[in-house]
Amino acid sequence: MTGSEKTRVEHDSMGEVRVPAEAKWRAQTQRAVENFPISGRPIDPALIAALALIKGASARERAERGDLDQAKAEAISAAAASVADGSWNGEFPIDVFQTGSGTSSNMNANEVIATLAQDASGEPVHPNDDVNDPFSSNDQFPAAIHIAAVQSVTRDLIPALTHLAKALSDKQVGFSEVVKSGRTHLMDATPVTLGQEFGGYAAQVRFGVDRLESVLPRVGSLPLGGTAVGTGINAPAGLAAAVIARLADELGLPLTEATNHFEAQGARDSLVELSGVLRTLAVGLTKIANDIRWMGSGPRTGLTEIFLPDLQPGSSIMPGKVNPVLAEAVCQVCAQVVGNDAAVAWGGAAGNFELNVMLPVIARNLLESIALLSKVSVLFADRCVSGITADVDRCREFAESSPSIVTPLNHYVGYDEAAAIAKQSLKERKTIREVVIQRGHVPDRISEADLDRVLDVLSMTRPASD
Ligand SMILES: O=C(O)C[C@H](O)C(=O)O
Repeated sequence: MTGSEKTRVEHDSMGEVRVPAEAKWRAQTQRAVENFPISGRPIDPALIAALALIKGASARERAERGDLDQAKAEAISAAAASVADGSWNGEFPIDVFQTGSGTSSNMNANEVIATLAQDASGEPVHPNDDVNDPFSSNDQFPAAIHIAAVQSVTRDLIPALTHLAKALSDKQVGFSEVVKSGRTHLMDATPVTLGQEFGGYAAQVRFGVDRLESVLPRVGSLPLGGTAVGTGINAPAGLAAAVIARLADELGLPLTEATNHFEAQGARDSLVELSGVLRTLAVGLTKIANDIRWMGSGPRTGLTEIFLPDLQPGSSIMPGKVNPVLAEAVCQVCAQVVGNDAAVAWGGAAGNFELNVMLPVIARNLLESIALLSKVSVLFADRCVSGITADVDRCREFAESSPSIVTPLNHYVGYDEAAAIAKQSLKERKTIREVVIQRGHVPDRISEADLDRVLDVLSMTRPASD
């Protein structure tokens, strides 16, 4: 706060605190703002929303059970809804790097919701007694991370990846007859079709969706109800399950109560698992983006098997140069996701006894990875993959000039003689066909018709249909 800023006095269990006069937050938020001016970056809005959703559903459920005054519950529920819709994100100033349980941000939510409810109802609303009770940061904050993660995976990431897989599959179909040289170890190998390559990429992305779907039930299993240490102290039986059922119903998400609350608070293994799936996706997308930019390299000295859409001038100094910028953006997102995963794994290992105390940093990295992968997958599909065209003639030329097309002749002349044919064709710049005839294998070892049949590069991509 600047010296000239208008303030008001708030209290907590440690005493008086001056907070900005207009702030909706109260004493504990202000202490945290002053204690943790570290990154300048607040917690993710999706996490703020999830915290508010828990508090709104809890107020409604407690009112129904007669544990909270109906009018107060309505005011808290309305306040929580307006926080959840993002209207008050500016009232959440606490840095990500704060108390490891997220207590500061949990109290921030309690305080802002209490103030909004109090302003609306004209009745006092207490952040702990009315908004937080009977839960703890230790069950609400991790539950909020899980809800935000399930929500962003189902609403954003899975549709984005499905869209990318479809764009890749469309190319699989469109390029099904485009024969080219395969490459292994970066060296010429037997032919493949460009469609087969894109089909492989589409399958990688679809497996990523399968992996996400298989981890979702564990991520949707919430620690809410464990309260302070997993025993559920202070919480009436069945309250957490009812609150979770409301959330699942209202949000249309697969949310359940944890079957073991000690695991659910002492460990964050399912978030580590989800982050591992994101890392797997990042590794896969890097391979795809790299293959695509290699195939598009050129225009004169590269592979130039495909053309990527021209998106923007590539160079500030080299006129006319156009670069594979979107593939580069994909690779950079993937580098960030792999880095974030390392932080999540390190954070996940920090479960001491009854609580993991690296919750805010786990949330920050996990939610960022989900958001980045969601956005870049759609951009990659729409601005790069869907506009790719092939240089069909050049692809075929590469396929026909690869010395590895000698491979089907193993059956007719043996491996050693086939190797000699391949080497001679390279040395003398002749086709494999020419060398086979020159070395006298036609018609003794193979008829001319069979030679033409086995050296057909497109049929080499479909050996099973021979
Ligand atoms: O904030 C809470 O509810 C509990 C806190 O994280 C603690 O365990 O000390």
